[in-house]
Order: sequence, then C-alpha cells, then structure tokens
Amino acid sequence: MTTLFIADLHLSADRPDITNCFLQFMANETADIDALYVLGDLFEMWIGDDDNSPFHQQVKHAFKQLTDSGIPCFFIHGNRDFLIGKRFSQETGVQLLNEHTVIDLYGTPTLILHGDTLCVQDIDYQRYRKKVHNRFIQWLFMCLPLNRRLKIGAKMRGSSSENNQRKDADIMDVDATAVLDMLQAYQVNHMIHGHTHRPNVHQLDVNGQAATRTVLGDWYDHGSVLVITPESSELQTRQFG
Ligand SMILES: O=C(CCCCNC(=O)Nc1ccc(S(=O)(=O)N2CCN(c3cc(Cl)cc(C(F)(F)F)c3)CC2)cc1)NO
Repeated sequence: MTTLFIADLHLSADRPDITNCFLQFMANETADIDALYVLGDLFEMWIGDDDNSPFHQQVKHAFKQLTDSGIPCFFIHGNRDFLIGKRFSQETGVQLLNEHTVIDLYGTPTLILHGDTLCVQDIDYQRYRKKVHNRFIQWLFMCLPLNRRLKIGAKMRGSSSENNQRKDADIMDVDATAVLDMLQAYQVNHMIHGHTHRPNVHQLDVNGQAATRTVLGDWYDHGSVLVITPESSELQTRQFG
C-alpha cells in the first residue's frame, strides 16, 4: 500500500535528461502503487492541449500506460501548466483535481495543492495568476492559433525567469500565515505541496495540534518523490533507473 507524490518536474523538449528521469520513474517505481499524484508544474510550459509535439506524446503515453494498468493518477495544475485540460485528461486517463483538494491518505485527511496560492506576499504574481485563471481570458487565449500561443509562451518564459531572479527570495516562498489559514480553513493538520523548490518536511503547530507541511522538490538529474504508506512517510531525492 503505497501512494506517491511528485511535482515541479518542469519537463520540456530541451531537457531530455529530466524527461528520461521521469520515464525511468514511471517504468520502474510505479508498479502496484495505490495512486500517483502530480502536484503541478509537470511541464515547464503548456499553451494548450492541442500542442501535440512528439515530446508531449511521449510523456502522455507514459501516463496512459500507468492509468491503463489500473493505477489511478491525479493532477493539480501548477503555475506553468494551468492550461492542462479535458483533452489531456482523456488522452492520459489522468484525473484533474481542484487547486486545493483534501484527500484521505490512509485515514489521514491531507490537503494537497501546487503551492503558488500560498505565496500571498508576491502581489504581482497573484495579480497575474487571477488574470490567467479567468475562464474568459483562457477562452480568448485558446482562440489564438497555436504558433501565436507558442510565441507568447516563449516570451513570457523569458520575462518570468528575469522577474524571478529580481524578486526577493522570501516573497517567493510560502507565507507562514497563509499556510496556517489554509490548514484551518480545510480543517486538516497535513499539507503536501511543491512550487518553491525547497523540499522539506516542516512540523507546525495549528491551534495546539501537531501539523506537517511537506514540500516536494524539483527535478533535475535526480527526481524528488514523497512515498507514503499507512505506516510511513518518506521524502526521497534520488535517481531512477
Ligand atoms: O513563485 C512565484 C513566482 C512564480 C513565477 C511564475 N512564472 C510563471 O508561471 N511563468 C510562466 C508560466 C507559464 C508560461 S507558459 O508559456 O506555459 N504560458 C504562457 C502564456 N499563458 C497564458 C495563458 C492565458 Cl489564459 C493568458 C495569457 C495572456 F493573456 F497573458 F497572454 C497567457 C499560458 C502559459 C510561461 C511563463 N512567486 O511567488
């Protein structure tokens, strides 16, 4: 009885090393698990489900093989791949979850999310996020031809990495009050998220009760996976293969 959590792989065609690490993980680490949860930023960019490049087909096929084998797979959108939609879900068998979802993890109610909604001090980002999560804006964007959206994406990726280098590192981490507020709002004592690329297990106190916030790590030539069983919880960073 094992459930796995991954996030922040930032897969892209120009990083085949990370894609291979992911494919090795899917081939060697997911046999007879109960479920796989992907908590956002699976891809470095996603400008619509109609972007069906060979790279995307390769990744989608790996998920399809897993779900066809009867292992449920769930996805929560990240700040990069928030446009992943119904077609991706139908092509892969991956079930799309709401941005904040409480699951029963072997009897322990646990809030799972990407983590960018906890970065409340980054006002600019939250303003941008509100705009691009607006259904009408998303509809307008998807009306654009694919190559136009690819160009906009490439441009935004460029400015995004520049912006992030300028931002103070702290405002890009989660806000401690937002974490407590969210645990209380969802009435849980456990949270799992990604986004910050700061893998760790934080022990917290929520109204006198012990709580944990587990942060998944980003992928490079090593993967980061949270391995949960009814008896244990282990955040692993390692190579797969
Ligand atoms: O953590 C922090 C900081 C976090 C830093 C976040 N940076 C970050 O996410 N960058 C980023 C994410 C996605 C891409 S993209 O290429 O995949 N792509 C771009 C165009 N997208 C779009 C969609 C819609 Cl509906 C509408 C538009 C519109 F209207 F703007 F044109 C564009 C779709 C997605 C490119 C860069 N703070 O705490």
